[in-house]
Amino acid sequence: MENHEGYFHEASFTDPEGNPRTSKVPVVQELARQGLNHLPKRFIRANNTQHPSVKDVVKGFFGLSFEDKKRSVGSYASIDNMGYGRNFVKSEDEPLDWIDRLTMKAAPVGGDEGLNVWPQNPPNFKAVIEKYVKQARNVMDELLEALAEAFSLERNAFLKYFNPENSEMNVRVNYYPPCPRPDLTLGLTPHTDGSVLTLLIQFEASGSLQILKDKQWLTLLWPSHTLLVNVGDLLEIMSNGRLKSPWHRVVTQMDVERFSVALFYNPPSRVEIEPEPKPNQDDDAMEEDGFEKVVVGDYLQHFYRVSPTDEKKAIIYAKAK
Ligand SMILES: O=C(O)CCC(=O)C(=O)O
Ligand SMILES: [Fe+2]
Repeated sequence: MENHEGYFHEASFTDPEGNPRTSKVPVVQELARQGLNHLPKRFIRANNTQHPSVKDVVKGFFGLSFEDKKRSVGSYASIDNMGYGRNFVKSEDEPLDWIDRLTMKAAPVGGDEGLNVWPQNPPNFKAVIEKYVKQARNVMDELLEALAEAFSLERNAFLKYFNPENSEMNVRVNYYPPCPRPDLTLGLTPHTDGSVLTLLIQFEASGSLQILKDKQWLTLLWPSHTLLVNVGDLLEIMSNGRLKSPWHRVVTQMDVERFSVALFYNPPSRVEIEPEPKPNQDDDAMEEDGFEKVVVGDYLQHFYRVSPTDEKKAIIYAKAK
């Protein structure tokens, strides 16, 4: 097995004496501004040479025969689309997303009991992904603290809902094959992530992920082999709207194949999150109305039940009435 320790060893936002590093500021500011940002390479050594094996196992899985991949099909009775297969199907007369995908629960341990969706091949798939997940979790924990501080909240205002045993981490590996008619279909239907934070890496190509800004789709300048952090609905709720989960989608490209790995980080599903009090009236990042308490699992059930939606709507469930 390769040594993975290198991925994240620069991801700390504090120096060895525990003092904050000024360089976390652009990341946090950008997240606050548009809900999405890539972590600069100086934070995360996630370039090609240092984590070849996540890429290798992901490409190895999608390179299997259809029959082999189908062995990882989970139960569609599970609400959160675990296993190998489709994205949300909108309606019969709309094109399906141009994507091949596999979703697994990496945490809590045993959380996917009975689903058997982890692939047997490549043989080191699970071990490699689990190690990556463990390190990614440290990055997200630090980011949650840095974000809370950036909004002058208690340092643990967001992190307090997580715990090492029961927090949830869903892993989704995506393959977007080259598409002969990118004008006719999307790689991934527009959506917000239901998570608190999502951490993404991509392989082989960039330039496909877009966010909606001022009613226009903008292609995210996200260099391959850096990490991308996305704010999910649950963080919008717990921050009481200080942070916004962006509406995003993936477009297809001709003659280009692309792979990505998304980690969705959530508190245990029984935890109730309570939005932080609203800041002063003059904070223009705040909307008129705020959010109400919500149980994580209830929100996610609602999210999957109503998705896909044609605009950002699922979160209305947690809006103050
Ligand atoms: O593949 C990507 O770049 C984005 C994937 C994504 O948005 C998701 O899986 O929720
Ligand atoms: Fe997403």
